[in-house]
Amino acid sequence: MTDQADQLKYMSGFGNDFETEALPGALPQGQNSPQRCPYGLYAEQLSGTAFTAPRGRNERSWCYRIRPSVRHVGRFEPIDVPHWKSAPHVIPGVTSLGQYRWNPVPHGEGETDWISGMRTVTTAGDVNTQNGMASHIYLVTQSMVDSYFYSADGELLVVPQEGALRFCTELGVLEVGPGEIAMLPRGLVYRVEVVDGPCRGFVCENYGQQFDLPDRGPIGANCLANPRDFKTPVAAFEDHDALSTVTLKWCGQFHRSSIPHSPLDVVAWHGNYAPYKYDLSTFSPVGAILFDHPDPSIFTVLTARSEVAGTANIDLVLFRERWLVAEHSFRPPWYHKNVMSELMGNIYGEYDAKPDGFAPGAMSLHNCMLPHGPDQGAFEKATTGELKPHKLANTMSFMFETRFPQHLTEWAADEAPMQADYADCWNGLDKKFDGTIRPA
Ligand SMILES: O=C(O)Cc1cc(O)ccc1O
Ligand SMILES: [Fe+2]
Repeated sequence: MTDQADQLKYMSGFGNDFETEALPGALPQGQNSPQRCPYGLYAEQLSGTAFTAPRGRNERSWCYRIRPSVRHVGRFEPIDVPHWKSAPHVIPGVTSLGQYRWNPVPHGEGETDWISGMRTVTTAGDVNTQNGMASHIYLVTQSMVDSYFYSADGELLVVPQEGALRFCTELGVLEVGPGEIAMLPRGLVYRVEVVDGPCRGFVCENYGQQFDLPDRGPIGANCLANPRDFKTPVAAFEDHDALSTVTLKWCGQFHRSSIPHSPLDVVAWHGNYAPYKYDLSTFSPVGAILFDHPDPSIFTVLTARSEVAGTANIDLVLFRERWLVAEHSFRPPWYHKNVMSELMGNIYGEYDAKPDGFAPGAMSLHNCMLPHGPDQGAFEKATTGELKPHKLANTMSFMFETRFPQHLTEWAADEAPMQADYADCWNGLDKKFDGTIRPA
């Protein structure tokens, strides 16, 4: 077993070809598949892309483990995980056409873990064609004990909002709390423990190509999310015999099997397909330094590309602390309709376009081509205030901006604390037009 103290160590860099070993000499050098591996380990490849994906996009890792993964799954039996939905999930009677906002979801009565505490809010695309996504809220009060999970359906981008979680994965251990994100690759087995509960946050389940760093274009080689701030755990393993369950999410269905040991038995690994975390406070925003309000794409932390250039399956966009300095400009987001669909969540503080009603833990959905923008209060303030340099302090919201429309689940429509009067926030934006007055 890896010592607790040795576990929480990270290697730096986005998409690097890492190598790490929890026991000296456990990682074969110079080849992937020696006739016999050190310590009697088994060699196994975990492929995150097709074998022949172009070199720059190819992701795989080689694991040296106590048992091969075929021994970490038994006979799978279907189970019901009622609140975790997958696309396509378009429900007659549930309309997704509208602007929606939800108050922070409270914890329920009973205990919930990573699997039972997942509440799907929206789904988009199709899990079977590996296109699209789902957004979820997690409400976790309980650690998984001798219980493990993996998803064949996509990577999970985790955005904690309250409480801290530990992800004990095949490739090492990550701890994340509010202000950080974690990425759990498709196919990676892990157990989720509560470090500081109760825990609540947002998840983007990406059915498509992996999240990647966006190109920076004319911004050049620095700023936005810098590769070195992404942290991947060092190898850590468990040699632990106990009756355990492995839950698998596969094409939207859940199955469970029992095994007599921990599957987290990778003693050494190398490769570029691995979990990582990122501290959002290291995101260096670039913005308008003279006039006007640029597109929110300048705040893209990660992008999950589609086959259409510039049209991401999902962008993760971050609205964090920054200075507003634009002269003679309407500084908040403009009013708009977007072919992409925008699911937002508030991690902490106040979002400038919605000073009221969008509390930390709240989320909103502005679906494909549905108009939205600053509420009336934000409009009045922005059009009458003095345009001095102004620091937007204590603010961190994010957006999962998706190519496909997002459909509400029954839970999001009927059970979650939806604000029935959300669209009223624009009510006061009355006609100001006076055909007799020309502006100066
Ligand atoms: O709708 C929103 O609040 C998100 C958003 C922010 C912004 O600065 C520009 C466009 C946009 O969709
Ligand atoms: Fe928007």
